[in-house]
Amino acid sequence: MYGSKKAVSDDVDRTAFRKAEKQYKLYYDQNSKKKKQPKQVDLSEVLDFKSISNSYHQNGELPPGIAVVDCSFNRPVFGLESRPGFYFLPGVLSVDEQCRWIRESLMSFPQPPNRTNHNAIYGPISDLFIAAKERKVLVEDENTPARLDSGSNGCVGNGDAHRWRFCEEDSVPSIGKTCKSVPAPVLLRKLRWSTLGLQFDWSKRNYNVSLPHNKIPDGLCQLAKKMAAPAMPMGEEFQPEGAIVNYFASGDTLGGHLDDMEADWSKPIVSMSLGCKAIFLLGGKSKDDPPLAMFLRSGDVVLMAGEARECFHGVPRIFADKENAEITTLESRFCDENDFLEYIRTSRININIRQVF
Ligand SMILES: O=C(O)CCC(=O)C(=O)O
Ligand SMILES: [Fe+2]
Repeated sequence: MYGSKKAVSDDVDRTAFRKAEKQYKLYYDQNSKKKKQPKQVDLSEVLDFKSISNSYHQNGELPPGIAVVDCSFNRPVFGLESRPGFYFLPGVLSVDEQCRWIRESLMSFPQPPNRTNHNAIYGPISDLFIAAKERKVLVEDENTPARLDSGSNGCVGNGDAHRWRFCEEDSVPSIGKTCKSVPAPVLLRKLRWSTLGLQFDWSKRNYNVSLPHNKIPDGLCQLAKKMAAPAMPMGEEFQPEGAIVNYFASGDTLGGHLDDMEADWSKPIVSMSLGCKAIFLLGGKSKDDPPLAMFLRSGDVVLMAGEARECFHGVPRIFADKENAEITTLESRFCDENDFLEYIRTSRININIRQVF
């Protein structure tokens, strides 16, 4: 059994994409005297669209293989000659917009009926961000009948027929010694995704249209339509129907994958970056094709349409350290809101919006 497992992992490790993932992934320096020092990584090959954009602005120069494809925004939109259908919009979201979508990603996007990675274990959870701020604890209470919304033990139910409820920290021991519990701040750190609009079913890797859902909020739809324009077929308007919000903490990665469950690949995926800087890998149609590495900063938007929809891509690294995260402007905006500040200092959020049909 071990033999066959090893053969599989060797095979996976041998692809050019996997090699690049390992090259950029966060490893800690074992020999460092200071505890938990990230290993230094050579970033000289990582495309930096911020500096490409700056030098294009200053002297009109572009590196080989990179083209300006659209100027209808107040900033240039870049394309890669080797990857038709891929568009990079550096710093296109204002700081106000970034703050707005960070707030929504934490406060409203994980709210039921939207699903999150926590649903499978705990059922729907309401107000996780507030519960984390208030240091509440999610408690499994097997003896409590369903729909006990608020009780003498200080628990506040989330109104659904299930056993997990948020409780005040100091009321946890009185509920019972045998019940399982998990602090809300831990759950917030472990929030990995939420889904908006048509709900994506990760176990089947497709959209489950029978799951209850709300439409994607209007403000996000309008923004996605505007951002999608450079990649849209002539005369058509992008119709946002589903979105996945990814939450990354330091050390989290998103492995190389294709997003192929949408019907029409001529429509782009609109992918917005918020918070700490990351490395994005854009491969080819096979994992054996060496990927291009590029930085994604807060406020950047990437579009993947047409041929680029068939390209493997992933996020092997986020930079949660002060020097590399590049979030000082965001930090100053959130300086009076410690809960957001604390979260975003070590996290990245990605909102990717899709037309499903
Ligand atoms: O986090 C990112 O920038 C990419 C996200 C992504 O590729 C996805 O959710 O399918
Ligand atoms: Fe993706």
